[in-house]
Amino acid sequence: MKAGVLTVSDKGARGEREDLSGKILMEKLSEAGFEVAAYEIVPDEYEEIVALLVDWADRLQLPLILTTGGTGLSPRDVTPEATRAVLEKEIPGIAETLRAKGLEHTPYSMLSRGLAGIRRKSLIINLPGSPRAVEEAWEVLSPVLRHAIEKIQGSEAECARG
Ligand SMILES: Nc1ncnc2c1ncn2[C@@H]1O[C@H](COP(=O)(O)OP(=O)(O)OP(=O)(O)O)[C@@H](O)[C@H]1O
Ligand SMILES: Nc1nc2c(c(=O)[nH]1)N[C@H]1C(S)=C(S)[C@@H](COP(=O)(O)O)O[C@H]1N2
Repeated sequence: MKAGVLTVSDKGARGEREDLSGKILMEKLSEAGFEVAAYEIVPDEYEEIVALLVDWADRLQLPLILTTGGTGLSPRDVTPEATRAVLEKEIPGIAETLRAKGLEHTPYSMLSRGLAGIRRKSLIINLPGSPRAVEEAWEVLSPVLRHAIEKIQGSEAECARG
């Protein structure tokens, strides 16, 4: 199953900081059996984020796209706005659960405005930028990712809980 990792970071895009968060996501995805078929770092620019997400969902048809960064309150943080522009359906439960579980680690979790949802057959999920946040989010997401993706692809698979 293919996945894409999109890092949204001004410093990362300028080559001023190693993209640890993107690296962690790619490692976690590979360990979980995903093929990381696309990886990019873009600056916090609305149009660039929209273009990448549309390309990966519509042309590459990636079943899973994880973004990291640009979800907070800084003036240049626009990842949720760009993501909202491309989503056809939102999945509020994923975003809410990431924030709720994040609160177990830091109250700053409530400052992430990340979204999750579907465009065509792609599940798109915004994660915060810090490597720690990415690791914490992965723990929450990993048990449900495969089932969510199968449902989006049209599988009749039953929920494991029946
Ligand atoms: N892709 C990343 N790789 C490694 N560390 C990151 C990454 N993105 C964010 N961080 C860390 O998380 C902290 C908070 O992230 P934030 O999005 O505010 O970063 P920033 O440095 O202010 O902005 P930008 O990443 O857009 O240049 C940063 O100070 C940095 O230590
Ligand atoms: N689980 C978890 N969520 C987290 C964090 C974290 O360390 N762990 N960091 C928070 C912080 S400090 C910020 S500012 C927001 C937004 O981060 P972003 O702007 O890098 O996307 O995510 C929050 N969400």
